[in-house]
Amino acid sequence: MLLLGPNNTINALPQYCTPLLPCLHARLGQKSCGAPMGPFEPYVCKRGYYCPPGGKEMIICPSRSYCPEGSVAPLRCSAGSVCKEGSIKSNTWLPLAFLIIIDLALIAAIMLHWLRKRLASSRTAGGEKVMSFMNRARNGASGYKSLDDDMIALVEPRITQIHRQPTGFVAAMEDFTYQPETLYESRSGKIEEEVADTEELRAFINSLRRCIDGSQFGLSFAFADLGFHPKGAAKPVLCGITGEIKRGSLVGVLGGSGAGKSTFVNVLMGKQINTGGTVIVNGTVGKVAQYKKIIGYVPQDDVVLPELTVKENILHSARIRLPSNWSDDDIHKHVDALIACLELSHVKDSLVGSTARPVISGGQRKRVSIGMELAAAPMALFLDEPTSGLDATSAGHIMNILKVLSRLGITVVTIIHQPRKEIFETIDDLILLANGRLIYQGRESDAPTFFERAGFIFPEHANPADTIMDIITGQGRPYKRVGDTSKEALIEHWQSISQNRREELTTRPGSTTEENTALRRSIRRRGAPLHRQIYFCLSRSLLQQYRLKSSWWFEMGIASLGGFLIGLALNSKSGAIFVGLYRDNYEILSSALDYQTIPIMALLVAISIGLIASSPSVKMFGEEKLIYWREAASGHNRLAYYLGKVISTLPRILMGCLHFSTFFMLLATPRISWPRAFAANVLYFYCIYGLASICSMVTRREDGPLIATMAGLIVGILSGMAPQLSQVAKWHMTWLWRASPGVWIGEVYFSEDILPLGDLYQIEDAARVTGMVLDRYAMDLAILLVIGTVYRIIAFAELVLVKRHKQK
Ligand SMILES: Nc1ncnc2c1ncn2[C@@H]1O[C@H](COP(=O)(O)OP(=O)(O)OP(=O)(O)O)[C@@H](O)[C@H]1O
Repeated sequence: MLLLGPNNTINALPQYCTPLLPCLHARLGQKSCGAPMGPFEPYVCKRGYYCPPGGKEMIICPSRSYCPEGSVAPLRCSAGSVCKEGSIKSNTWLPLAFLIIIDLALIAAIMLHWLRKRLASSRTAGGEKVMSFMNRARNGASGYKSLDDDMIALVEPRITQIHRQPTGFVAAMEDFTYQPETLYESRSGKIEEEVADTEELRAFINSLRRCIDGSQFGLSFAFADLGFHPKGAAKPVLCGITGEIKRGSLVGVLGGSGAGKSTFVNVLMGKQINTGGTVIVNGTVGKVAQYKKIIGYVPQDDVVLPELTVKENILHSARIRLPSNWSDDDIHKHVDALIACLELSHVKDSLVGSTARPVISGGQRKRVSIGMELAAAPMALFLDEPTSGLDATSAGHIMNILKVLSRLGITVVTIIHQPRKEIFETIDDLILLANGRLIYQGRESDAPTFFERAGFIFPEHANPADTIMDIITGQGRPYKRVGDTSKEALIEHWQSISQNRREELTTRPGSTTEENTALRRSIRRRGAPLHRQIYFCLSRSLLQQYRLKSSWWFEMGIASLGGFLIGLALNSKSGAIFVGLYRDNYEILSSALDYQTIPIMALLVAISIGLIASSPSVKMFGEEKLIYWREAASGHNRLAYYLGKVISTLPRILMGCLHFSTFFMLLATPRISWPRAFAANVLYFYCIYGLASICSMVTRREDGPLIATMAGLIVGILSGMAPQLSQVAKWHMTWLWRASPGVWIGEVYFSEDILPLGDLYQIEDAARVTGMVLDRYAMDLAILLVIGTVYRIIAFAELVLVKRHKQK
């Protein structure tokens, strides 16, 4: 019996006072003054005491245990809590101690890593780099050319002195001073170095030959009457394009702005599906997409991961896309050779940075973007303005590399804007477009003759590329005194001289069966298996998180603050968050009911987790959509990317939840046990991360955080607090609430908090009134897990489905 009447005896049974005002006042006041109404009125055992069965004694709660209201025996305080005599709740400090240890260990590990890196880099910067540079100079290199704006050109250097400085070494040479990483000075002129002859390029080419045998493979493209007319558009973007791209050629696509260059390239490489005509690859009409593993595409914007270093960006691409039989050691060597060839060795361990916060220069970032494709040893490479934004020397260097690659058998198609004469002359074939139609397709060297036959005169010392660009953009009047200089006239002129082209291209014999089989075998060998791809994507994502340490700590800080504030709000309740109707015919003694505090607590928990977790999740998934699309288009496994990302969020979820739950449980002291509350909170974090990832997929990047926060709030509000679930049932809308994770975490808190009070209160009545179901903790958790997983499946489906139209 939980109720005690000190003067009750066998002859004087408990009596209830008459329901008059003074009596009720006295009874309801008992909690504060502790006196029952009248000598025969029973009352509930007070907080801080326990009343053994029989209801005759009230004993103060001993230390290391606690006694909430109506206790029949003291409850043991959990390990790590401080419980003095007369305690009414158990404040568990153990998780806080655990949390502090983990955080300190993390900080120590980060600092240790930072120190080791710093030591290593100063050694490298101060020693090896200078030494390798000096060796190169000593070995009689006629000069040293760099493509960076801030670097030097050097003539016949002679080392005169080497100083050790706090920042590393300074090597003083006759006409050159080098300070590691930061300062390059030169007092000499520039020396030209034939790029194709460099050791680095030769090393890279040798490495590439393992993948590509130019004598056997390669891709040729032919296109006949190619058209692209987007749905709803008034006129086609491409129309009647007929021509060919030979295997191992370097092709330049030129045209004014809006001429259809990007669309043409996208259609050719299968990123956009042509609405008219045919694309023929290696003489066979078919889906270009089947060649995507051996087709590289360098987008106009540098889609690279800013948190990774130059080498890490390129290495990831190589690991995913190179043939699966390459060892990691070979891949490293291949990537190092490529990096050297792109003249990025001195920055290979520098972070790439973003355009907003650059670490390496724009030209270097462009070369990283190109390197990501070249690392995969493609058989055809498409580039959208690879030289825009680069200085003349860098642009020339890139074009030289492309030329050499094409000589290996790789087909290179590049969109180019206003090329310099030297760059223009490296191109083998030209495709000139205007208004989505073809003006010329053929040898670069024949282009001036074609225009001269059309009546244009090329000025003697002018760059022919500039003249051609003027003509095809309709600005050709200065080059033709009389006659029509419009784009339309040129299009017609081209059509008149290339009438038989279509038939010739479509009837040409395709590749032999052996060639096709060999090509298919080569494609099949490409790419790491799924489990390796998941591993690479996971490691990359964890590395990114490591590099963004401030975001991690910020998130942990917000989680702690959220738990602390809600805990503080509920702290005054001292764990007394539920009052029901007394059992065993003592209902009449019941005071005002409190069925609301627990649902409010659950609501606050759900809303806080929604606010804490949604923004970081959007950041994880939303900010990288461009890189995902770039990688998916090049044959990276989409599932591997997504699983890698999802798994990499788990440490974040666990640690965020640990910070939140520790402070919340310490201050709010609900009856639910710590591990059970933690498990429910973790799964709710998991759901919110999933929900936010859906939002980041369906919204624009800038709207993602706001929409995800709103979605987190909505599912939190649907926790069954207001309106209550019983009310919702009357509207026949229970399914909507039950579809939200909020209601399941609400049920966990409600059920787990009132079940221990089942001897004292009629908890079934509380469940009926609120609409919650008691005692199904395992099922509540299982459903939270299912909802979180369904959210992820939806997000993945969305990621795959929106791929095509957003790529553009
Ligand atoms: N899917 C589409 N729906 C509607 N219009 C489109 C679509 N794709 C391209 N266009 C339109 O077709 C024209 C050619 O676009 P495209 O991007 O191919 O030109 P471009 O020559 O690459 O231009 P720029 O050099 O400025 O990048 C543009 O006017 C563009 O708005």
